[in-house]
Amino acid sequence: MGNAVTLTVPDPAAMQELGRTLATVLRPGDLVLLSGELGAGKTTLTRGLGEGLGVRGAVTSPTFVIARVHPSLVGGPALVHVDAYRLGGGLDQMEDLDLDVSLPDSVVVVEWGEGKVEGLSESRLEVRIDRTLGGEEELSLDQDLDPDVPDERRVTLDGIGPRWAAADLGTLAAARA
Ligand SMILES: Nc1ncnc2c1ncn2[C@@H]1O[C@H](COP(=O)(O)OP(=O)(O)OP(=O)(O)O)[C@@H](O)[C@H]1O
Ligand SMILES: [Mg+2]
Repeated sequence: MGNAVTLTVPDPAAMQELGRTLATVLRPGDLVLLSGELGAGKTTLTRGLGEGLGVRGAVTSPTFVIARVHPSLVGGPALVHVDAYRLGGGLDQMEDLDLDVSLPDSVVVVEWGEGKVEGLSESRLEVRIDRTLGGEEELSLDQDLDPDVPDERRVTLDGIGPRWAAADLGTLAAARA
């Protein structure tokens, strides 16, 4: 804590762009935990991360698999994209996934991983995505019915542990502007 920064993300393109920017600070062995309700934009952000890291394959919602490995096309870390939504047990099951990749050599991004995968690493970047509703009544019918109608998100980045102690996430957020 003490390291958290919050930014406003107006639309899906900006969310993807934030992912590309975040990718510039990620290193092999990093763990990124994404939280936020269904349709918050976790996968959209991860898509940008994948682009920024220069990995193979489009990042999509891993509906039928718990984890997908995207190898690097540029000699960097692979992206391991995990959807822990149906992962009941947590860490043990994660190890049971028997991914054909070395986690310390990869960037591991986990959706719905809170309380499940923190033990994978002593440090983690927590990314919390919230829909910003001024009040229930401000949610238009369009937005309510169509998830693709852009509406603002608030994204909080919080680096936990020694890896992020000296990281300046504020600068990162500013670089985006
Ligand atoms: N400001 C915004 N940022 C991100 N996504 C937005 C924004 N406004 C609207 N959207 C829409 O919200 C949806 C986000 O879907 P996405 O799959 O990224 O969410 P998710 O958090 O991964 O959901 P799930 O929990 O189901 O995996 C997309 O349809 C996207 O177009
Ligand atoms: Mg998702």
